[in-house]
Amino acid sequence: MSSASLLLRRSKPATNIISFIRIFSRQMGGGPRTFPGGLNKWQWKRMHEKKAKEKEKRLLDQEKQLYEARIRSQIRAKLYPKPDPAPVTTTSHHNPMSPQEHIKALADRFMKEGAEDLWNEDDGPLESEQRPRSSGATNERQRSVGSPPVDLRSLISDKGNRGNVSSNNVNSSNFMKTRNYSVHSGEKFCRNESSGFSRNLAGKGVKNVNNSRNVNDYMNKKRNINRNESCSSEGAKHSRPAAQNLGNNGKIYNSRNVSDFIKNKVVGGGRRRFNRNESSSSDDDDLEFELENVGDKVEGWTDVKKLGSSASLGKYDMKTTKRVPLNRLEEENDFSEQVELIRKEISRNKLVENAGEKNDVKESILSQNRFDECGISPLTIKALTAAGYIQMTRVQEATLSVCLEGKDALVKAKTGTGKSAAFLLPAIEAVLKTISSGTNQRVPPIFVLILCPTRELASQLTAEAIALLKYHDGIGVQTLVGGTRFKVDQKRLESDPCQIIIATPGRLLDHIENKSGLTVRLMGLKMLILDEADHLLDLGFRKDVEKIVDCLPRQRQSLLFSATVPKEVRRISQLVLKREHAYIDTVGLGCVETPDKIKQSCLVAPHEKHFQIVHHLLQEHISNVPDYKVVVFCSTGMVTSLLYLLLREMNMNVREIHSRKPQLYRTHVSDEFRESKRLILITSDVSARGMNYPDVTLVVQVGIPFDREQYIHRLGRTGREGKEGEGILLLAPWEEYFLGDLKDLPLDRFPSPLLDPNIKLQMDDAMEKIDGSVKEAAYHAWLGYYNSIREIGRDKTTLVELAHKFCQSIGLQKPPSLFRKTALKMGLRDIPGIRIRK
Ligand SMILES: Nc1ncnc2c1ncn2[C@@H]1O[C@H](COP(=O)(O)OP(=O)(O)OP(=O)(O)O)[C@@H](O)[C@H]1O
Repeated sequence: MSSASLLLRRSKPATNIISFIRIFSRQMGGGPRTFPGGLNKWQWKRMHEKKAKEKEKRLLDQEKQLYEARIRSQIRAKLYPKPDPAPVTTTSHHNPMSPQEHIKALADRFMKEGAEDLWNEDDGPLESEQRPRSSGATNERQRSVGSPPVDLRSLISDKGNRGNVSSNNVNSSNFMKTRNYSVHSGEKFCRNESSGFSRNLAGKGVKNVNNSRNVNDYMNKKRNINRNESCSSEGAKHSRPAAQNLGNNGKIYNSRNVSDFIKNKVVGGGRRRFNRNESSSSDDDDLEFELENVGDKVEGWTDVKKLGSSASLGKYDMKTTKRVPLNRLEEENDFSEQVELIRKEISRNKLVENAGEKNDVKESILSQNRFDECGISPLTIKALTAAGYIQMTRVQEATLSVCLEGKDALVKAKTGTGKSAAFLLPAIEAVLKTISSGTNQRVPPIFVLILCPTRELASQLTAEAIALLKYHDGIGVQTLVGGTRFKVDQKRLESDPCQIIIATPGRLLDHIENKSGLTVRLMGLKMLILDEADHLLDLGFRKDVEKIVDCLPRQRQSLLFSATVPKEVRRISQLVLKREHAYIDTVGLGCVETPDKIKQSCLVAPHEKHFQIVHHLLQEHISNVPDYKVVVFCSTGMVTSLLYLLLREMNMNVREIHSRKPQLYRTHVSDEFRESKRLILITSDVSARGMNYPDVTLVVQVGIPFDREQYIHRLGRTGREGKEGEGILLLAPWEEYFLGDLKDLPLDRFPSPLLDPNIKLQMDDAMEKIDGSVKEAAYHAWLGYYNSIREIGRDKTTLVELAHKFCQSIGLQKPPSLFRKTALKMGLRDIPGIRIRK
């Protein structure tokens, strides 16, 4: 039976006749025989097919242009990486499509079945391996829009301002860090094979990413591979060399992966917007135009389903989004001009930005959110308002909701950004919540325990907690720190019950081990907080902290805060945190860990000159900054004492804090320094972490800090709350290696200043007046400190030689002797120059 009669039977009677006529006439080659222009049906059809192909080719060209424009914006981003406004790892970002993604998406489109026909001379021939090209053809191709063979990296690094770009590592890490999602999805997408590709792109930096020729080559080769794969074993033979060729760009990935990737990006990931601010120029119209277009394109481009290769589907008219031809780009062969423009634009933007920053010093640490919007007790808000806290800082904004939910968290935020309030507020809420749940116990439990490394910090936190509890009657906070009488602590705990304890680990452990009743009270604990968590989990404190944690209930919330969280600390933090804790990093992976507005520099000079250089730097600073307030860090308590006495002899307005001083004295000096201006604090590392002395104008670090983290915390005593500050690191020549640990920080290096010989004489005189015992103690401390630093401690002979020079510079005729036991412990007993006490 014919199809026509079959249809007639199945169709409803009303439409039968019309359908029959249509089908019949089609089967008989019916329909109009002539078309406009006198074309017959087949000519008409061919003409439309040709038009479709041309249209498709135009689309492909535009894709390539887009790709190049995308690269330009990437260069711009690399030259001038835009700081993430709130790079909190727990939140998702809407970033522009990364070059890797774009390349993959392009490759996918180009590789779709049926797209072969779209390839032409400009794109690279299908048989490029077999057919040698004339140089003319090559030149022509180079001139073509799609593949300018320009290595942009070399262009950029050829000229000045190479900072960010020339350093591949920095670039790639910046690149990856600002686009976390791309690494993430890259993993999903690439599985085993193409992860190499994405890693390669990231790792090799600009070169691979920038050269669009690579993409063409890559796609050509990939196309060959796909073809070969779909063929027989012969195809398999061909695919191997092609795969090897691909080695430059990484490994091969197949189209299924590409589709997975697109699914991830389009269906799962949603639309990604191109952030115009990231790379746009405010006053360069041409560039702005380009990038605006790119922005639109990239945004449209994410909608791959709509704009997907119509050639492959034969549905070119399905496309709904219009593309604006990028004519201007077609005329561009040379990227160098653009790179130059971008550079100019960046310096202009920097100037504008700096001017803006100067106008509003606090802007950078504060967020848009207010405390009264975050669901904390109205009485606390009242206290916050009284203290002048209206808006949250970024770290408070990022952590408060997580902490209030009761989750464990490890939080990293720069120094002076308000971490204390970020954990004190949830602490107060935890107490309020527990009190309101009405557990009436005979012994009032401690609900919140805050541990911190130093006594001064504990007092400071207590003061801040008291301020926040101003309107909460019946909630008490107490401090347990060393240097006070144990019995006094006990009496205070009994007479003045509290729900919050702020303690240093040593003293708290004393209480726990003495079974002072505190252990029982701690059984009701709801929240444990470790301020300066990395330090508390460091070797010096870890054992004590472990013992304390063992005495606490397991059912509790734990919060760990610090400005530095080294990798090993993240691992160790599991000692305290639940497995499923939140890690909130408001600094951002790979971002500069020090506050932006601190001017950091380094001076290198022999140890013997350090004291005179410190004096010189202080004099200079005092004469430049009328309201100066300086902190000078020394490596040990006894060296601190020596420098303090020396500068006091030189009539400078100095104070000292270190562990050798009685606690009362320390507290007094700390309070005085907090309130004062025009004062210099000479201190050991007891003041390095957490201390909030407002408006410190300069921090000087004399000698190598114990580690990178200590450098960051010491430096962080200035430039707090987003204000400006200055930090100078003074190193001896052999200590220079330490700068390697700080290479990602913006440190300028300056030559040692010219020193006044008259001042040298004055300082020698002053040094003579200082008691010999102080100098001897300083020598011992100096030796002990540097012996503990791995890099010099291993080379005992050199260490002793250096110590000898230090000894002479502080006016000691010969090095003081060591106890045999001490010398043995330090591994110095048989080292020439070491004198053993009889
Ligand atoms: N929301 C806020 N609004 C205004 N100022 C604030 C706010 N939160 C904190 N501050 C102020 O910011 C300063 C620094 O706060 P804090 O001492 O808590 O910093 P930190 O991040 O703990 O620093 P460090 O890493 O050195 O311990 C303090 O003077 C504090 O009063």
